[in-house]
Amino acid sequence: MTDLIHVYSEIGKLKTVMLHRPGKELENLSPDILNRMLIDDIPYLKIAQKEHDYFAHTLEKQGVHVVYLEDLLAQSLTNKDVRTKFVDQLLEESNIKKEDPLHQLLMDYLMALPVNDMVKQIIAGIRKNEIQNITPSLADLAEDPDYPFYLDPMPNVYFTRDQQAAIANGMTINRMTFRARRRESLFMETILKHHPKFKDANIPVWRDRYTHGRLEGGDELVLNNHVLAIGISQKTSAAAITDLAHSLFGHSSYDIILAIKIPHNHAMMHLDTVFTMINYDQFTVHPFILDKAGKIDIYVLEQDDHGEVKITPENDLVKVLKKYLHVSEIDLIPTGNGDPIAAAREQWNDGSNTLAITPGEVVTYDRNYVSNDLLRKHGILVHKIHSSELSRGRGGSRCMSCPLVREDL
Ligand SMILES: NC(=O)NCCC[C@H](N)C(=O)O
Repeated sequence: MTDLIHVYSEIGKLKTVMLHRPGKELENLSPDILNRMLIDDIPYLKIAQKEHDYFAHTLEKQGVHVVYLEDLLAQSLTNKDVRTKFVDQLLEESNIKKEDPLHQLLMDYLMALPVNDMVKQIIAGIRKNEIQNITPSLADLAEDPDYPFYLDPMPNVYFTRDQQAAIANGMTINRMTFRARRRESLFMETILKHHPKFKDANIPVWRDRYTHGRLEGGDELVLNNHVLAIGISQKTSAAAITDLAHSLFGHSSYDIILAIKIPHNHAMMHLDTVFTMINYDQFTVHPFILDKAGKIDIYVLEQDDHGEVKITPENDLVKVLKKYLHVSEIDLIPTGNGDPIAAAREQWNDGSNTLAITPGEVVTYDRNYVSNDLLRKHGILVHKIHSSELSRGRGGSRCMSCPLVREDL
């Protein structure tokens, strides 16, 4: 049987990818909650869906099999007991505890829906006015009665790169940094446990969503079949990287992690917002992450002879990449062609965030035309996708896609 999860590079021909088509969760955004929801503006749903369909279609035209997180989840929840446990956990994680009468009310409401609709509703959130609460509790009446939701929306689910990520034949099911995204990784955990195709496939979970430390897929770059690059970032902690090293080294083909420290801010929240691999020896890079001498803090984690993790500090990105990828040259292609304004503008709209679908062939946002022109000058084949609305969530083509299977190089 071919692996259901098989990702040994960033650039091997993409065979299967998991997306989420944005839904009503985007219409449950309002200015009051934007900041907490980690979204910078309210995308217009109709156009966001159109843009997302175009993205999916662009991938399909290149022979990629597109699957949807929401469909896989619904297929995992056909059994009523499994569904009950899932909803129960989801409500608990939404801070609606069993002792609260609301728990049963929402449970009844969700369980009465056809499973596909239930999944969509959970992602969209539940507004108070959608449910008849005939015996409101004191908390319902007195505590924040103007707050519109019983269940908060999950507007970031369309960034399927982050809640989980494939490495080799396994996955990390991620413990997300901010509360707004914590619940999202319950979906993939449920798929691996209960989906008819995945449940008996013995897919290794390199790190689960309950383990100490924070890890997000936007920081996980699979450089080749034994080297990873992982961002030490706003969203991924050094503790989680250390833990992942212990889990992978000796238990997989992976024996080297390049931990790259990037600025901790919203614009550059993950490593893939400032650095992505697009060919054997070519990378996009946001010039602002390098100092004047072109240096950046890198910690090389390797297994020593006693099975311990050895850490070597480095700071020369090109030198480190050459050494660990065994290539003689590295072509770092600067976002916005290095122009201070174009670089900042295009990086903000994910001009560094490229999805490679085969070596030297990428999918990018059309709005980042300076970066796209430069990619072409460097010999890269660029498939542009529309980006007026999708980009408002602060993620690009790599963030919006979770590769499940890539061909080996
Ligand atoms: N890998 C990525 O950079 N993903 C983009 C995530 C954007 C989302 N609004 C977030 O803040 O988590």
